[in-house]
Amino acid sequence: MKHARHFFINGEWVAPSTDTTMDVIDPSTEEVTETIALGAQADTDAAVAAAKAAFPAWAATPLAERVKLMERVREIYIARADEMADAISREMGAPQQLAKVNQVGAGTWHMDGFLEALPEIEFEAPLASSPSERTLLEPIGVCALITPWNWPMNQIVLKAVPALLMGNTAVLKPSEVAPLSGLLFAEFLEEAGVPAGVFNLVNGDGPGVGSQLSCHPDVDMVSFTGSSRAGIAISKAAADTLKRVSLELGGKGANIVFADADANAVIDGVARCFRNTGQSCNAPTRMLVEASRYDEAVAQATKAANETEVGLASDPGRHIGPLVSEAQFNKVQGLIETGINEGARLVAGGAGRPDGMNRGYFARPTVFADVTPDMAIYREEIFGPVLSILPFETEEQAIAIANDTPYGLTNYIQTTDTDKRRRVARAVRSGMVETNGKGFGKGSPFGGYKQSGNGREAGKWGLHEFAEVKAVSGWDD
Ligand SMILES: NC(=O)c1ccc[n+]([C@@H]2O[C@H](COP(=O)([O-])OP(=O)(O)OC[C@H]3O[C@@H](n4cnc5c(N)ncnc54)[C@H](O)[C@@H]3O)[C@@H](O)[C@H]2O)c1
Repeated sequence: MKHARHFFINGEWVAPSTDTTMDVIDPSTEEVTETIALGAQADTDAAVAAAKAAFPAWAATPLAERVKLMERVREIYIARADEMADAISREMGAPQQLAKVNQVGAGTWHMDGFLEALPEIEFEAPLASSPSERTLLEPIGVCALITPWNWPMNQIVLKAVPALLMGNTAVLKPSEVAPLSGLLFAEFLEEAGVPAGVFNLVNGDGPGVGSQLSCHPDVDMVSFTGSSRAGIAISKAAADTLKRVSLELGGKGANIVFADADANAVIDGVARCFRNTGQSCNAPTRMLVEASRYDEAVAQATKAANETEVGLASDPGRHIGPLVSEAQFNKVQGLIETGINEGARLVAGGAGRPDGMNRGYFARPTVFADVTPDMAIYREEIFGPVLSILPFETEEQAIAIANDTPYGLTNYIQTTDTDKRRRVARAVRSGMVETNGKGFGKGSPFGGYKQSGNGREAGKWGLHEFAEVKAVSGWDD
């Protein structure tokens, strides 16, 4: 990759201030696929200074021009989609088809969602109770965008596009584990003609560039997606400068399968849990099944897991790929072993690699039955292809189990009873509730309750996230 060892600052690809580097490992092969530069304080400062200097002119740029820039970015993104899919596949192990259709596709989907939602945004509106007053939406300033490795382009687009559309300037720090897609995205912005300083990229790790951005006095907002651990560290680092902090964090979603659910509900739930090798914040990792259907569900999930194919990211097909890194592999293995030691009933998969695989961070699609609330696999976000199943007797009990977690990102409900579906959807404490396998529409708000975060991304909600609200009295007087 042309600019792997550079940062994009003030409209140019620049050399880092130190010679610290980090290898990007292809998780299918465990081989180095690229080497990137890691930034230091001087690089962070340069990027923030460029974003700060560019802010007044960009904030004053007519919306139509900012939209035009994003439309150009979208065209380039589509024209270079194969390159992007290849980068994502190499950096985090998404198999080709998943990388192209879902990972890259999520970026286009969200760009469209923002562009289509823009007419709904009232940049200037009278107040109903005082019509001569105006409520103005204005950009916040310099936004630090800190993103994870699991859906890299999804996350970057959800932040960079609304930030710039609303007139902010930005410094992106992609995950150091999967930085190639972010570098490519910066190339797209450069090719589209982004004005110098409006969008900047510095690679680096969390304790380095990540925390430097979080406490930087000239950063006005941090938009973060990643673990709850890092979300807490960022909130603390940001506290002294009282900057805005928008958080999209982990999850431990429940998938409530009532006895009257569609025949495919369990099999679909397993596939949903294992999607992206289980590395999704909104994965339905706890399947709660009504007692009368429990034994059948465990048998169906066992079969589905045993039939789930695992393979190289470079292979075509709908198989699942490796976990992202050695650290993630070890974490998942450890939690599988803990599940066994704590007495959960292992019905599929288990520790170690799938048969016939002796390298790559591949895990076995794993299902535990009879999981109980005291177990680590019930409580912790595993971020691997590991499903926990447990029975419930009543609707109230199912709701209580679903809510028995510090997280509140996505819950899932499977029932053909409309009243029950609506009742339970209201009762579960999460930012999103997916029912009967129906996906969300373009621009639907994405975000969590409780320790899953405080932000909402995508569509009009995602645009509002990057705006200040100003009240002006006597506007018409
Ligand atoms: N809610 C959502 O929208 C959403 C979406 C995707 C992923 N996630 C979560 O992301 C996590 C997986 O991603 P990850 O392992 O990359 O998460 P992570 O928290 O380890 O890293 C995410 C980003 O934060 C940076 N970072 C780490 N420590 C930091 C610190 N102290 N200060 C500043 N920055 C820091 C990292 O360098 C990286 O860029 C999971 O918990 C998953 O649930 C949430």
